[in-house]
Order: sequence, then structure tokens, then C-alpha cells
Amino acid sequence: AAKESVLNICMDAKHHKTRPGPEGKLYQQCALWKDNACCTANTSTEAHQDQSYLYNFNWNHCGVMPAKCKQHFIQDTCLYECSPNLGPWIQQADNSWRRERILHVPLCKEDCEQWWEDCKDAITCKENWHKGWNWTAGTNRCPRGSMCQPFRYVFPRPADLCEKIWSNSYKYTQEHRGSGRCIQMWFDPANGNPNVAVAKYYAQNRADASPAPWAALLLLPPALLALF
Ligand SMILES: Nc1nc(=O)c2nc(CNc3ccc(C(=O)N[C@@H](CCC(=O)O)C(=O)O)cc3)cnc2[nH]1
Repeated sequence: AAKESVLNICMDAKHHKTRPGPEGKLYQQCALWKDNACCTANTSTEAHQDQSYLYNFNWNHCGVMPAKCKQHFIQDTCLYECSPNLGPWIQQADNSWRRERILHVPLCKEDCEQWWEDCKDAITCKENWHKGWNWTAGTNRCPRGSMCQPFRYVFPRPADLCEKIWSNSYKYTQEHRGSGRCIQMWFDPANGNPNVAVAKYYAQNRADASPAPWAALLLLPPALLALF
């Protein structure tokens, strides 16, 4: 049976609403989620700021991030903050700033590859952007000993970028946009939100949603097991 409880929910994190709902207007790249969102209008605006109050996170820690790369980080922020379709991948988190996180969200191949393509010449000093920064100035700066290098050295393949940058929030997949088997960071809202069906699919087919056949053995009385 479908795990209905993971459909149409918001994670318990820093800026998420308690439950999803319509927002009327969401800012620019986050507008795709306006009919049903986990973010407020305010969060959607902040997602577009270079130094937003969301996490005081600085994209420009190794010089200015090119606009064509930054649009993917904005889109990632919109998906992370606004999507009500990430329920099947919500897990407990061990961070001070959130109680829940997303883990292994199957990202469409094209979305990951375009992100990498548009960012391969951008510069960073870290592979995991969640941890290990120097925050003494109030925003993230490169820690001592970490070198500013092009993304293509820090993240040799698209999968390295999509998976490692946010502690495995995403899983790189071979699934294509429109297949109904992967989450899209970008979509045309005129055709509805394609991630609704993807969440439904994975809610029904998750490994941990139905017991493995061998689990039935646990139900055998111990005495009967002793006979074998
Ligand atoms: N897809 C996606 N998944 C995410 O989990 C995600 N998370 C953020 C939030 N980003 C950040 C980055 C750094 C810190 C931070 O304060 N890091 C500290 C450690 C804090 C702690 O874990 O207690 C550091 O050491 O740098 C917080 C949130 C933004 N976009 C995301 N996008």
C-alpha cells in the first residue's frame, strides 16, 4: 500500500512551513511551487540573494560565482525550501539548525549534468558545503589549508557535484526528465508539478516501506526455529 503519510509534507527544518499550501506569489525561480509550497514568499525572495539570511551562506567564497552557475544554486534552494514532494527521502538530521534533512533524492540525470556543465569553471574551496567552514566573520569563508579551485577539479564528474555538495541530499541517477522516476529541479509549471507523481511512485516502492520476504521468519515461534 502507498505510504500516503510521506506525500505532500514539509520537512522539519530551519525555514520550512509546518505543512504545504498555496502561496499566491513566490519569487522568480521559486514561482513554480506557488500553488503548493513548503516555503513562504519571504523565503523564496531570500533564496535569490547572494548573502541571504537563510543560512548566511556566501556563494562567492572564491570570487564571484558566474550567473549561469548561480541559477542552479538558486533553483536548488527553491527545491529544497519549497518542494512538498520530498517526503519519501526525509530523514532525521544531526544538525543544530534542523531536525530533519533529505537523503538520496533521485535527481534527474539532465538536471545534474546541466548544473555541472554550467558550474565547471566556477571556483570553490570545498566539496561538502554543509560542514567545516570558517564562520568567524559571520558568513562562510574557506578554512585554512583549503585551496580555491575550479569545480571541475573539486567535482570531477556531475555525480560528485550533485551528491557531495549537500551531504548526499541528492543521488545521481540515469533516470531522465519526464520519466516519473526522478525529481526535477526545473520544470514547466504549465504542465503541473512532475515531482508529485515521482514522490507517489517512490512512496509505494521504497525498500523500507514494505518488509522483505525473509522478515516473515521473524514471526516463526522460536521453538519451531529450534527444530531446524
Ligand atoms: N539540496 C539541498 N540540500 C540541503 O541539505 C541544503 N542545505 C542547505 C543549507 N546550507 C547550510 C550550509 C552550511 C551550514 C552551516 O552552518 N555549517 C556549519 C556546521 C553547522 C552544523 O552542522 O552544526 C559549518 O561547519 O560550516 C548550514 C546550512 C542549502 N541548500 C540545500 N540544498
